Amino acid sequence: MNNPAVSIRDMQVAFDDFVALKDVSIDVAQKESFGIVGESGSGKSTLLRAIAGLNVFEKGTLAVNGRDYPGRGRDKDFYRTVQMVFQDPYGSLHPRQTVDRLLSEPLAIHGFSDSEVRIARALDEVGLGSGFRFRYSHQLSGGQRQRIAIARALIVEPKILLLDEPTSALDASIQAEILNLLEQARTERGLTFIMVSHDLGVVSHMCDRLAVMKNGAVVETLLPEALEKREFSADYTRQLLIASEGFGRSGR
Ligand SMILES: Nc1ncnc2c1ncn2[C@@H]1O[C@H](COP(=O)(O)OP(=O)(O)OP(=O)(O)O)[C@@H](O)[C@H]1O
Repeated sequence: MNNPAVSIRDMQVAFDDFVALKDVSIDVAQKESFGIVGESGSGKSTLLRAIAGLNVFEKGTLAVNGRDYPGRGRDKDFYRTVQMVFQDPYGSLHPRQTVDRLLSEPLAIHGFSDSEVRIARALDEVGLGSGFRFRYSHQLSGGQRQRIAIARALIVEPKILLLDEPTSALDASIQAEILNLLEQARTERGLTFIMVSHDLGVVSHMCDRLAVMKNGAVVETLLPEALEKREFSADYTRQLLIASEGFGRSGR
C-alpha cells in the first residue's frame, strides 16, 4: 500500500507474562474506514490503545503518515494527527467540567488562538449548538456526552480517529445518530477511521475493510461484501457472524 495512514508491523503487547497482542500487522489507507472485530478479549482495544500510546508495545513498529513512533510515549504532534474516542463517555469526560472547559483544553494544548469560533463551530458540527457550552458534562445524556467527546476529538482537526466501541454504551436509538455523525465528519473532513466494535453489523456498515481478531492475532482481513456473501476463510469469522446474528437465525 502506498503512503498508508497507519502502518503496523509485528506489533506485540504483553501484560506481565500474558501476550495480549501477537505480531499484528495491518496497513490502513488514507481516508479509509478500517474496522476491527473479534470476540471479547481478542485484543481489539489493546491494539487501538497501543496505537494511541496508552499501551506499550515492546516489539514491532508503528508508522503514522510515514513517521515512526516508539513503543512508549507520544508527542503533541501525534495527538494533533490522531485522536481517540472511547466507548464510555461517562469515563472519558470529567463530570465536573463544563463543555466549554472540555473543548478549550485541547485547543490550548495545541496552541489554537481562535477558541471562541472553534468551540461554536464544534458544537454546531456535533448537532448540539452553543446552548450547551456552559453545561456540565454530568448534566448531559449519554448521547450528548458522546457528541461532546467527538467534538473534543475533532476540534484539533486530526486526520485519524481511533474509535473504541463508540456507540456500544448507548441506547440503540442513539447509536445510529452517533454513527451518522461520525460518518458525516469523516466524509466532510476526509478522515481515516480505525474502529473497534464487537458488532459486525456496525462495522460492515461503517467500514471499507475489516480485520478479524482472535486471541491477540489478526486471523483475516475482509471487505464487508465478503462478509455479506459469507466469503471468508476462517471458521472463527463464521462463528462470530452467527453469534452476532443471534441464536435461531444461524441455520442459513
Ligand atoms: N491493562 C491490562 N492488564 C492486564 N491484562 C489486560 C490489560 N488490558 C487488557 N488485558 C487483557 O488482554 C486481553 C485483550 O483485551 P482487550 O481489551 O484488548 O480485548 P477486546 O477484544 O477489546 O475485548 P472487549 O470486546 O471485551 O473489550 C484480555 O485477556 C484482557 O484481559
